[in-house]
Amino acid sequence: MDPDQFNTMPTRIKVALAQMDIVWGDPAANLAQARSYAIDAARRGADVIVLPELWSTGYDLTSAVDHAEPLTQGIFAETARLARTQSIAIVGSCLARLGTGRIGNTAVYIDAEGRTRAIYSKTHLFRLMNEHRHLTPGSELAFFDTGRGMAGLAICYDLRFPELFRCYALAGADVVFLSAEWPHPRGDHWRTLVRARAIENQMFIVACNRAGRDPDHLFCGSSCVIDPTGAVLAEADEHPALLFAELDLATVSKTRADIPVFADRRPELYS
Ligand SMILES: NC(=O)CCC(=O)C(=O)O
Repeated sequence: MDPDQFNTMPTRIKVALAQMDIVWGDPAANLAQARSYAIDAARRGADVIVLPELWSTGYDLTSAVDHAEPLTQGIFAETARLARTQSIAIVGSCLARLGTGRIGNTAVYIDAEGRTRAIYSKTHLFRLMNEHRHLTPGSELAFFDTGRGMAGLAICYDLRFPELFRCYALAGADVVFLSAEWPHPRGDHWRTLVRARAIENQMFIVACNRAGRDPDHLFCGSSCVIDPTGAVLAEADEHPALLFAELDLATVSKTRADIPVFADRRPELYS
């Protein structure tokens, strides 16, 4: 693919990452936290705020049936209201009632007018945290126009599946927003894989993990923003934090022109 095809309207996006310490099984408390992070992020000029995976409940999956809500109601409607009132796009995953007994770990990207632009249910369920017992995997990817650049959505364990990120890159994504609850002792995997996905696909990865602990895990934080060359634009430690970075989307086409990975692919050999 011609690298110039990737980005016809280079622009900038200011992102905020809310590395929350999620309160186990308490959507009201977590919504209050998310609200205060979003108000702060909007006040400081962010265009979009990224929240962690399952930010409203944590991994309280034995109560998934009680927590899950339809995509137009409950926590999703509250998030849309927050986006609209603060004029900031919001992305992050919650438990979603997808119909006929199906519950998804579902990320939504809601724009600054409160409209849902993209929906992505985690496609690779993580057995080590029992997702396969309670959730239904998604069956489609989410590639969409943020209004500033093209984006894809991914969730946590998806990081271990380079094919997903390559699909987004081939579709023309400038950035992938990834929400996570990634625990110790695999912090090195997290940092390495986020950077690898950015370098190999020459795109931005905006990766928001959680802080704190739940009954079974201590989370490693280290939310970060990586640019298409692999440069770390922002990185948190393990503590709760609101992190900022500005993405200059022109870096995507420049990086792809400098090292023409996409022109040099040999897809006829890969299947
Ligand atoms: N919530 C998750 O998907 C965790 C993934 C994880 O910890 C991993 O090592 O992969």
